[in-house]
Amino acid sequence: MDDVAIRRALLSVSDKTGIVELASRLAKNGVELVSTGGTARALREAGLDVRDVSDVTGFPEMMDGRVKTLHPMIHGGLLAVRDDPDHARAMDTHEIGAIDLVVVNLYPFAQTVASGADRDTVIENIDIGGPSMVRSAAKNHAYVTILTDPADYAALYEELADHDGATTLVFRKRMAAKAFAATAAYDSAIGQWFAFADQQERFPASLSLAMTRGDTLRYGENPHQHAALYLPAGPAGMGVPQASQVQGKELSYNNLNDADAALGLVAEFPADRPAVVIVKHANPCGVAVADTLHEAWEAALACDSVSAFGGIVASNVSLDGPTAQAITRIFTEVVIAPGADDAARQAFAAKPNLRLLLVDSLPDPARFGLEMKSIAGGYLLQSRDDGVVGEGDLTVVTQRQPTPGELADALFAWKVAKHVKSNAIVYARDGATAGIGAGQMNRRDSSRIAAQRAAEAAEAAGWDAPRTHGSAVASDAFFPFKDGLLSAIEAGATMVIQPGGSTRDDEVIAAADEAGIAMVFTGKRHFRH
Ligand SMILES: NC(=O)c1ncn([C@@H]2O[C@H](COP(=O)(O)O)[C@@H](O)[C@H]2O)c1NC=O
Repeated sequence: MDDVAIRRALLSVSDKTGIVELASRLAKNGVELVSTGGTARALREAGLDVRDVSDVTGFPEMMDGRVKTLHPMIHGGLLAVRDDPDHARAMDTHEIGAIDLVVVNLYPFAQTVASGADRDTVIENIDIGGPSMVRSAAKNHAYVTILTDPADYAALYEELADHDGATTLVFRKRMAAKAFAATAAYDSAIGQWFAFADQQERFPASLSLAMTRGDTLRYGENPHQHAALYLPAGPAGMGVPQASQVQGKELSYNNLNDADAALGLVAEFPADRPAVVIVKHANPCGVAVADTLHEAWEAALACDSVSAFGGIVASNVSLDGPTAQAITRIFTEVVIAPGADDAARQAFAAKPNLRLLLVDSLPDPARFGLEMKSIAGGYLLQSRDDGVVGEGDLTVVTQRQPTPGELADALFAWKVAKHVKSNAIVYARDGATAGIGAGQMNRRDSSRIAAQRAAEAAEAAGWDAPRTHGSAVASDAFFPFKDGLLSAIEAGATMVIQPGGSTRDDEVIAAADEAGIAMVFTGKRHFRH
């Protein structure tokens, strides 16, 4: 018989949601209530009869609440193996009463950190007595029921109703598993805060991540893969998981990944000029800035309207009606932006499957953060690629100086190249990408593919020449040979931006000089895998 009747309960909660109802129901079932200071006060105010923990322990709660329940009268009552004669004798000798149910939720450590509280306040919000009780009760789930989440109170009511005021071992096991996961996440958040925020360690000797499950996704990258979204237990910042979904189908694993890529790139463009990014398979296939958002959309789409089909669209400003109308003319999976006016919402509503996501703000491209990737047998961690290159960081290495227009296009192309999988080649002209070559195993192929796409776009649009003519071209890493540069020159580029640093830089610079183009080195590369 695995059922244990609930006769005595200890309630000690920071989040007092639902605690009065829970205690009232228990009291009605004849359960004795024991409670700590603030919780006991709340229950008494609701007219319930409660025994103070200090009455059970014979010690006052002391040291600003640091010591309340840390006592053998409590932990003996939680940990005793009731069928063990020695344990039973110890309980008799010391007059320790069994505790059948523990309801605890912990000091709000993560919320305190997120609020920007000072160090002393953060430290004071490390709960010690609570996790100790949670662990004691969860370890002894053969006899004790532990609840750590107000969302489980309803399940307890059902359990007690179905089992005549008792809980089953199955229920206690389930709640114990949840309890240990809760204390592990809690301690992990504390460990992370000590390592990263307090000690400013880049890579602590040991690292455990506290995450809570968000959505369980239909499948992963492919239908035979399982997937779920997890969120950091502590402060998360702004990103796709924090966006609100206004309409559309459930987000898939690939939608989330692609929307993250689109949002990360569009956030590189200051909101004083509208920008649009179209992403396919985590690579941009069209990016533009313009005087109006609608113009930016048209220019981004013109880069590669074939690839844009089924794409993810991000903008750096609130969506308006004309832009939304234009976006809905092609099949679009997701649109993400920092807002949408009524006309835009109305336009999107005509495409009910289209997922419209709104963020409160764009992520800061220069924010600190770690990226993690799993490899067989381990994990790779690195700081985010927060490198931002401005005009002052550039060295002109050719005889010819770039014109202001070329320079602006080069810096634009460089921003885009940072978000294109390597080897990345990006042609840009007049604030819009003209051709993008992504993810090739050599730079020359990326260059050729980008030029070929630009030629196809020109043909589709009926232009006289591809927009690579007179463009600036960005290469995410140096040209190891001059062939990559030559194919860019052949495509019509008049300006090159690249990190430099190849042993053959001299050859590459000579080829640029020979063609009469301008070239700048950034001194920084942007591999992306
Ligand atoms: N010190 C202790 O012995 C102790 N025992 C329980 N707590 C916590 O005190 C909180 C409830 O306090 P109150 O009932 O006073 O509002 C709970 O979050 C519980 O986890 C404690 N606080 C911190 O460690």
